[in-house]
Amino acid sequence: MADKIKDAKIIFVVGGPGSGKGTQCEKVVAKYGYTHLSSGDLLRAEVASGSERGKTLQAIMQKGELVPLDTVLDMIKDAMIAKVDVSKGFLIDGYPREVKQGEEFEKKIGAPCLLLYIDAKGETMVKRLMKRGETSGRSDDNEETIKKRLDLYYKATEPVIAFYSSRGIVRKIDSELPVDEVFGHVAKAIDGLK
Ligand SMILES: Nc1ncnc2c1ncn2[C@H]1C[C@H](O)[C@@H](COP(=O)(O)OP(=O)(O)O)O1
Ligand SMILES: [Mg+2]
Repeated sequence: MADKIKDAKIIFVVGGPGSGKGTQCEKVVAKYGYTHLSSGDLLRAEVASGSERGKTLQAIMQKGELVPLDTVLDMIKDAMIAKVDVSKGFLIDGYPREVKQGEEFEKKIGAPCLLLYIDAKGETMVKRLMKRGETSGRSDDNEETIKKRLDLYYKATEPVIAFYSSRGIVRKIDSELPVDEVFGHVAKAIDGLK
């Protein structure tokens, strides 16, 4: 099973909160049949289940902080194992959030063949998240938590991009453009994979 996952195409989708990761991943799923795993969605599902673990997670996410590394990684791995026979590849959305998470992922699961860096300006991300917050029901889509999430993104996650750039697998995508144009660039990056 572990070998099968190693042979699957793994794409990291990295970008700030509200940059458009989820939006682009949905379109990749529709066009390429990849499996989309959003670490945030997996964690929110755990919260919604009402489990003890979910309650602890909820408190951390509400503060805009990162949940323990092993928790997220186990959830991603379980979700990948469940899909490995029917999936052409995996979009790992919102992970790694810090360099250490990337290193652990590679130890326990496998190496990414591509990192899509979904790039938007800070002010754009705030605007999109405030708008999303009107309907998302996400308790972290409020002004105070958004600011903390952005700070953490710049501090912890941007180094992830530098880390993988040195391997030559980063494709920077301008996410200020309209959704379909952004997707044009995403598709080009995926078509370039062997
Ligand atoms: N290129 C784009 N132009 C305009 N709005 C966009 C956009 N990409 C995403 N959005 C909107 C959709 C959502 O309401 C909000 C956040 O997008 P998202 O895909 O949920 O971001 P993320 O998953 O990176 O947090 O911004
Ligand atoms: Mg998302």
